[in-house]
Amino acid sequence: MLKIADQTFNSRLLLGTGKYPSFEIQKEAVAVSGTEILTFAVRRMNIFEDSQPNFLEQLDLSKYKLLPNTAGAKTAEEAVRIARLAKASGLCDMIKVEVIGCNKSLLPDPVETLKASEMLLAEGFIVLPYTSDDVVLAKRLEELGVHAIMPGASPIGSGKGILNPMNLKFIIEQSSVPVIIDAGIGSPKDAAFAMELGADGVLLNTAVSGAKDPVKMAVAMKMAIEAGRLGYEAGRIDEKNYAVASSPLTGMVTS
Ligand SMILES: CC(=O)[C@@H](O)[C@H](O)COP(=O)(O)O
Repeated sequence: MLKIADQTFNSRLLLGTGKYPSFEIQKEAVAVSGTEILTFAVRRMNIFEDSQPNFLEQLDLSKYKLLPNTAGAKTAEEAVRIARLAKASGLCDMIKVEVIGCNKSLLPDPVETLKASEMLLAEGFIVLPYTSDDVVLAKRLEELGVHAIMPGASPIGSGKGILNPMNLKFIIEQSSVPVIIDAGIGSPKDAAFAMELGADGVLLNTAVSGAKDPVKMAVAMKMAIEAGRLGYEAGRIDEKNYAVASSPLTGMVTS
């Protein structure tokens, strides 16, 4: 079970809700993925525009925990304003802090992320910050009291997979709160690898919404995350730099 704050989930897959070819495909992909947590940008809620379609209306919200994110924020203050808006809508108590510091790489601003997390914790939010794979920043966030750390595998939407497994492993090993690998996952192999490293979960969007067949990819991601977790729990063999015969060498017929 994945436990975030006082809430438990059977699925370790957190799914983003952007850029699906249609609401119908999104609905089906979400259903087959087995996810219980959906993330979305608060700015897409169309709270003030009744005439615009609201993707949330397309889903049976009783089945999912909503994890709004502060995408679009460039400062801690903006992130806090967006989070308050999400809370006021009555949809959630959790917030994914996303404060982008670079338009080209879409990497998070570490200083503003730390500041926003501190402010949101003080307001009673369940805070899940999206961070880079910086080991020290992850520690500082944990010390603040955040409820999960969400380091990126690689830049959002890049599909590059896990660029720095060593850093992610350090973050996972030092962390006493859940670590959810977020962003940059390109294929089921990346998701399985994240779980094999010991991550508590994976958050992904583009790999499913941008796949040729998003519904099939959603199933593949579900299976990959389950397989990766099982592999982690089973404990993989140590790698060796030489061959070791897999059959016993004693009692052979030939001399
Ligand atoms: C909005 C959000 O939370 C996602 O964009 C997330 O960061 C996933 O990134 P990928 O699209 O690379 O999976």
